[in-house]
Amino acid sequence: MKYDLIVIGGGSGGLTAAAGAASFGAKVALIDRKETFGGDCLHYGCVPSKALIHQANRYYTANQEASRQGVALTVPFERIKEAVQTAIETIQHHDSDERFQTLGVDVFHGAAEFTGRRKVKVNGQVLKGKRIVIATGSRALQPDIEGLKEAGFQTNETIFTMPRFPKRLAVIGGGPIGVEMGQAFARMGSSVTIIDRSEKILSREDDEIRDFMTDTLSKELEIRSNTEVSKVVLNNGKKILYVKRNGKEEELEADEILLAMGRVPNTEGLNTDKAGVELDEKGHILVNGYLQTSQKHIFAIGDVTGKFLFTHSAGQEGKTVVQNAIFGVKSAISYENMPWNVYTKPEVFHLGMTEEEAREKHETVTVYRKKLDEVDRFITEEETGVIKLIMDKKGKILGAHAAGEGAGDWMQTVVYAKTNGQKLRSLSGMVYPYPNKAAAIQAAADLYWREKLFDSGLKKVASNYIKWFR
Ligand SMILES: Cc1cc2nc3c(=O)[nH]c(=O)nc-3n(C[C@H](O)[C@H](O)[C@H](O)COP(=O)(O)OP(=O)(O)OC[C@H]3O[C@@H](n4cnc5c(N)ncnc54)[C@H](O)[C@@H]3O)c2cc1C
Ligand SMILES: NC(=O)c1ccc[n+]([C@@H]2O[C@H](COP(=O)([O-])OP(=O)(O)OC[C@H]3O[C@@H](n4cnc5c(N)ncnc54)[C@H](O)[C@@H]3O)[C@@H](O)[C@H]2O)c1
Repeated sequence: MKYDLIVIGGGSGGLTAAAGAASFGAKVALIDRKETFGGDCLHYGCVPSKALIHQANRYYTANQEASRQGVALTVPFERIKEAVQTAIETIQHHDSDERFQTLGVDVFHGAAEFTGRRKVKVNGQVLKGKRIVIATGSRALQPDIEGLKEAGFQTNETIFTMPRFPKRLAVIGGGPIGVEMGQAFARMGSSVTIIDRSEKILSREDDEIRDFMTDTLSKELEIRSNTEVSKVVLNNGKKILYVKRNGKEEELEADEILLAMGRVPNTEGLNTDKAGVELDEKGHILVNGYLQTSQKHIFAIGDVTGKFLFTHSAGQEGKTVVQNAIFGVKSAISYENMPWNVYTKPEVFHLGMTEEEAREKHETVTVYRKKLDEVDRFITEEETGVIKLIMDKKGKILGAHAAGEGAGDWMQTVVYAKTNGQKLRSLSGMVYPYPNKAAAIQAAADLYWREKLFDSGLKKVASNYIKWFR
């Protein structure tokens, strides 16, 4: 069979590319080695994790109220897991084979491998593609730690269906997966320890945001930074982790271990060498700004490139590839306005440069920050947090960061402003319905305005005018 486009991998990136190309009339083949489409995000990532976080927060609130009344609750782990699966099944309809077949896409379920520059084999059948997209995603890094395999561990592929609720959970890795899952299990009643070899968790976040989150999370779970696991021993069903912290050996007992130490790209078995596609030393597919691999007709998107490991970036890359592969235009991807959220309580929002990155790249950087417990709605809801807006000397937004309840939603306004080249004053100048949470943006942006006013001659003119008017 001959295709205009063969898409390998039916996750966030591949589905966007396949649906987009088919909607423009291209003949598309979509291949996934799993029985259902949706990839990690739907089955083992965003969807189950956000559903679990929601259930954990519901239980946490109910449990806090119950303990105030002197009642002890037991976590309904089976019910929580069912709710997680229901969320997956509900969203699965959107990613069903039927939906793609209706769009005119030929659907294949089986592991794909290259047999030539334009040839892909699946289930013994060889498909020919004018253009090919590799969107095979990533999986959890499983390190070579002595005794770990024998002791057993969970990854994002097993934790949402794990049979027993762990009273004590050791999470190795304090990135987004580690903190989101760590806090969710802590809120369901597990005693959670996050172990990270780095000095600080959430290493991609702005320092102030990270410090705020570290303090906040430390109230609910234990964080051991500068710590590495050297050995795991299984003892009477318990997992003993031998950890090294600042050169000192310590022991940590847990019922379960979650690996959240980063990802490895799914390039094994693809036979990329037969297509002449180059990989980096970690197995990521190398791409240029147009998302072309070392073979101009083969593109790669999503986690497999190791760039921005998010569903929305895989989707954005999928859209870019449709333009480049189907219309033959040369549209370059830009990550300058790519935001992300970490869905802890409170949430973390990240856009553009951190303060440290901005100071490295720009001579003059101004930062406007506001503590959220100085913003009315956060006061009424007894919440804390911080917002930071970072700009260059001309008022261009370089970065925006927040840690606060719902920040992932109410900070979206800043994404709009930055994407459209709006300056900070545009965020100050619009009306915010009182007392919404987004007013935190105005409160921070107003600082810029006030500074401008005080620095300018306007204040002197105004006070002379007022004196004269009196
Ligand atoms: C626990 C967790 C929580 C997350 N939460 C969020 C979040 O809240 N927001 C967010 O934006 N991102 C989140 N992510 C990241 C997000 O899931 C990924 O960035 C996204 O799924 C990447 O999409 P992708 O298309 O590159 O890969 P995937 O969605 O993983 O799809 C790859 C597909 O390729 C298939 N495949 C692999 N090899 C082959 C082969 N040889 N032949 C055929 N098919 C193959 C796989 O079966 C899979 O279906 C989370 C990830 C995890 C693990
Ligand atoms: N809300 C979201 O958008 C969301 C949620 C979850 C995951 N994700 C995506 O998934 C990706 C993977 O997440 P992740 O948390 O697994 O990876 P990560 O790379 O973000 O974090 C891994 C952490 O593990 C630590 N680590 C690595 N090796 C270690 C070792 N040997 N011992 C102790 N600690 C070690 C690192 O220092 C780091 O802090 C993220 O980059 C993110 O893009 C996104």
